Amino acid sequence: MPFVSVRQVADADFPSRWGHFRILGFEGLVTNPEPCNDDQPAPASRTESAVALVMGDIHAAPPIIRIHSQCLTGDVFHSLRCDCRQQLELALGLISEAGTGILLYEQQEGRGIGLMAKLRAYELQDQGRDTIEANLELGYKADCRLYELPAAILKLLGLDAVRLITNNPEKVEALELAGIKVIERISAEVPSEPTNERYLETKREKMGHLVS
Ligand SMILES: Nc1nc2c(ncn2[C@@H]2O[C@H](COP(=O)(O)OP(=O)(O)OP(=O)(O)O)[C@@H](O)[C@H]2O)c(=O)[nH]1
Ligand SMILES: [Zn+2]
Repeated sequence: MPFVSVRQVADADFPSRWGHFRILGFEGLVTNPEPCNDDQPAPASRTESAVALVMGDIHAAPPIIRIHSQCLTGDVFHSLRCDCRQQLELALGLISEAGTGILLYEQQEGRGIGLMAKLRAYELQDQGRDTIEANLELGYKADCRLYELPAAILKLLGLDAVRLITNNPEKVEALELAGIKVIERISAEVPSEPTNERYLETKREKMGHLVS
């Protein structure tokens, strides 16, 4: 089983379009990580970092949380191959409306396979594979993400119950397994685009995401 130890390395002021946050930096050491690719043995340990945007008093009641997995193409370049950017904006909007909450941004690009592998997966998708088939053809698991680091960060922040913005049942399960109660799942469903319909269909049909 992987084990994560985490430490906070920064806490700074963070004004944004969605209001005023603190920006917190965390570094985690993951020991015994599981291998993600058949051809590449996992190292004995690896470091992972994550950023938390924290708004308001997160201890008054179980806060709204989004665990957002890095997507350079969507989050930064507004790609319409996926729905990541829209989900990021939805989450920041909900936190802003509530006046409190946490956006945890974890650097598991491409569901943990890394940016270059994700781009190679895009090439295969252009030839007809879906997101899962493309990952498998490259030797990767369908989804390599583990949520030990976000769970450890939430605990370090003194939280044991949250309201989680997600459509992904694995995120809910991972937090519950780590001892954090998900008292409410808030839908992260966003309108589809013609260019991401197949991506969303694969999430719904093959990954069990809770979307209509
Ligand atoms: N391997 C791979 N990763 C992708 C692809 N498109 C987006 N991603 C990554 O998928 C991750 C987001 O995962 P999603 O499955 O869209 O959503 P989720 O985080 O599991 O679930 P929600 O909480 O409901 O958003 C990000 O790390 C993206 O970089 C792709 O075609 N292939
Ligand atoms: Zn994306």
